[in-house]
Amino acid sequence: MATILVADDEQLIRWSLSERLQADGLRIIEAATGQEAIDKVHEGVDLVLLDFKLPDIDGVTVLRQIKEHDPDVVVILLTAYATVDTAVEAMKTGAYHVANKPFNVDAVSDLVAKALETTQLRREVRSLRAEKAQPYSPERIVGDSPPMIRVKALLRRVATSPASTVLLTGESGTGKDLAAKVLHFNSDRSHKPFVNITCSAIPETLLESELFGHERGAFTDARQQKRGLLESADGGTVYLDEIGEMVPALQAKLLRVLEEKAFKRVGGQHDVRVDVRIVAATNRNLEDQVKGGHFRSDLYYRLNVLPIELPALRSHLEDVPALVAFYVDQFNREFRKSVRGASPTALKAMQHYGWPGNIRELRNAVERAMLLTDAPWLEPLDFPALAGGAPVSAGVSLPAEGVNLEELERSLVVQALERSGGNQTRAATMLGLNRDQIRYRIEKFGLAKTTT
Ligand SMILES: Nc1ncnc2c1ncn2[C@@H]1O[C@H](COP(=O)(O)OP(=O)(O)OP(=O)(O)O)[C@@H](O)[C@H]1O
Repeated sequence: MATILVADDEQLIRWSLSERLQADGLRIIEAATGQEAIDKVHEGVDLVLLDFKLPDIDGVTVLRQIKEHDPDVVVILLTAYATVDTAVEAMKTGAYHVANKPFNVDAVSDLVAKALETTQLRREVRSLRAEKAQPYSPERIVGDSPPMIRVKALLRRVATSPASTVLLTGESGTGKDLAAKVLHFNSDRSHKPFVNITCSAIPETLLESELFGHERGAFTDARQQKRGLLESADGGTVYLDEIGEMVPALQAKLLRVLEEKAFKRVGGQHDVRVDVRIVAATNRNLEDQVKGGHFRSDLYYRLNVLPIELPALRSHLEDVPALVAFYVDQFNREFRKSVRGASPTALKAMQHYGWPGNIRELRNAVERAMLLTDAPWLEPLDFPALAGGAPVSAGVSLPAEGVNLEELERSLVVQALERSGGNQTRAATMLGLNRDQIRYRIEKFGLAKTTT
């Protein structure tokens, strides 16, 4: 719902405009002086109906200050005294229109509707243009916390280094897919195909022929020879998501692609040669998979030349406000809304939540909140997960029968170590500890032998 500021010292005018525009489904706030108008604009408005002769500050000065604060705010000046000169000056300063007093409220209502539509379209065109020009620039990755700055710098560097294989690690929803696209579209392979395949989503027999293709007659249904994804991506990038799910026979074939840039189609005798960059991703601990005998160690070492870890959102909660702003902007465009953002209380609550689904969960939460709200700001109540979900701290209530704190602590440390595959740094992050603190506990509980 768009917010309109009616700034006029005559109460009757404010009242008649407010009544009419409210009936049009708009949210109205009022100001009786120039200073009040400037202050209210800071609360966030989309359009201002501004009386040219306010008692304290002249209209053009108010207009200038409003535009300095937010150039996107539409200002329609209402004046009984406009000379050609003042009208020209107002338009130069960025007024959308100068309307004469007395006015007809229906005409003002039409003018407001048209102005809001124009600005909405202008905003859309601007962001679509920006998106089209640079759909996957590293800047598309939101976040300026130290770990995200590191990730972006690495991606930038790796994108332009020729053909090196990359392993993206990180929990689900941390942005591995996005990072893979950034790598591809910022490399000199960007004009060639980007092929994305989720290894766990396809049955293993099909995965082999999807990836490597097959010869005619290779199996019952193979009536034609078929090129695989690796061949169709020649010159480009192949993104293999959930690589940990790939069966050993395919792992061997993939290793050969990495080492010799060659493979055989299913049922084929001859080598096919390809030039592709492999970007693999996993949300499992591949090292554990290797230890457990589920993943080839030679392939692991080959993939792990350039590992990039996408951090869990709970370890860079300082990026939450920027991420929320990014998604509010995106969904404003998609849903044609004018939500200003999340209120300070909502942002605070969001920065105290653990986000087990990471940035994907945050994106979905903002999307849902924006679909349901009619208010200018998103409030904590618009995010049900914040109330009962997975808080970073507190929220665990003491059972009636009490607990053994030592045992509970030990169990949490063991669980964190299990979940991190024995990686102490990651386990420490999950518990809000630093490395020394977790080492102390590992020794205290005699867990040293089972971890790395
Ligand atoms: N830093 C970021 N800035 C903006 N959007 C992000 C960022 N990281 C992730 N996203 C968005 O979050 C969503 C989930 O990201 P993505 O699909 O890349 O995660 P993933 O790690 O590949 O997850 P999975 O392991 O489940 O495949 C996407 O909509 C993506 O655009």
